[in-house]
Amino acid sequence: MPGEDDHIMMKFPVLIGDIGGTNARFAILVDAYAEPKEFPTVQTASFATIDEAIQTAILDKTSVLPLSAVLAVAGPVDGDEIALTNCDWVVKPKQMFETLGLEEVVVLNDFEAQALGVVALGPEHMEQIGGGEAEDAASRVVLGPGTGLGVAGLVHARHTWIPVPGEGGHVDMGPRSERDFTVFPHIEKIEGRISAEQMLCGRGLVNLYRAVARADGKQARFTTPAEITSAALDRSDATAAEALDIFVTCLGRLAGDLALIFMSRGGVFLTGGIAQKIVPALKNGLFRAAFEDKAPHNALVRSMPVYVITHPLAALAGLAAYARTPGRFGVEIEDRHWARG
Ligand SMILES: Nc1ncnc2c1ncn2[C@@H]1O[C@H](COP(=O)(O)OP(=O)(O)OP(=O)(O)O)[C@@H](O)[C@H]1O
Repeated sequence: MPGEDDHIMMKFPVLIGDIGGTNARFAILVDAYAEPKEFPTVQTASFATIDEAIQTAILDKTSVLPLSAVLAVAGPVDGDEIALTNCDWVVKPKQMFETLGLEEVVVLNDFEAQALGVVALGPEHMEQIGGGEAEDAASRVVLGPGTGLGVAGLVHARHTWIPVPGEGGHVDMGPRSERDFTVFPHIEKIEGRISAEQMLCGRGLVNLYRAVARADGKQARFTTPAEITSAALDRSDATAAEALDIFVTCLGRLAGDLALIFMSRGGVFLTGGIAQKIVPALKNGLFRAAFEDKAPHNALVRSMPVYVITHPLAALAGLAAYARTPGRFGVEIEDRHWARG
């Protein structure tokens, strides 16, 4: 079998963890067949270190002692100390052998885990936005607005699914419509440019809302993404409603770009904390119109389906699938796998 030597079998019980900028979600797989034992979501800001969070919120709450861990983190996995992008935690696998009694640790990228989740979850955990039909073994793309904006491709080759993590959330975003040209100058930039993540994440939605208010000379009353989506969805505030309309339009444009780049005839999957909270807005037509507006390839993009992942723990489902049968996935773990010597 190609690549058979590249993957390991994890020692059960396996602790799996999806560590985002705001939320960390954990579960324990007692063996390869049992349902994961889940634990309440942990706020990263509530614990100084990840070891402390795992000890207090997981290990102190169960008699099961995990022997290995597969952790997905928001940030590049590089070296023995992995700093997270949007929070203060640093993952130190070697230290975890001592502090948590683990014997092996694998660290993946959080969007790689979301991509694995897309393979692991069935249609009952997805809601389609617009038309199109998925081809079974064709490439897929995953994008998720949450604390940040994550992007990953998913390629099917040599009988395995290969996640392709990247930094696609940091591509440039430009104005397109007449209204964009009046709103975009008010969007807060990062070193002079508007990256997609300046608009398409929790902080980005607030940024966008403030920009719409400023463009119209209005007061911005809301300060959190949840306030803005709530006022937008019940149409109680016109500025919030327009901000969310621009949000879904720009998300559609980016999703269409990524669909072209990956030729994702297997579908585009929206994940992350925000997409499942704004499904009615994603269905109002603007997202799909922007997604399909890709001349000269409108017909091609029109044939590609888009799904919102509605499972609240999609990345964990992906990690569970990986921990159970690593050989199903082409995940290269060299330099990302630590075993107690
Ligand atoms: N109802 C809502 N509407 C819009 N945004 C929301 C809502 N509730 C929470 N958010 C925002 O969602 C973001 C958290 O998303 P998510 O749950 O995916 O976190 P995360 O996994 O820590 O993120 P990431 O993986 O991107 O680091 C925060 O920016 C939060 O403000």
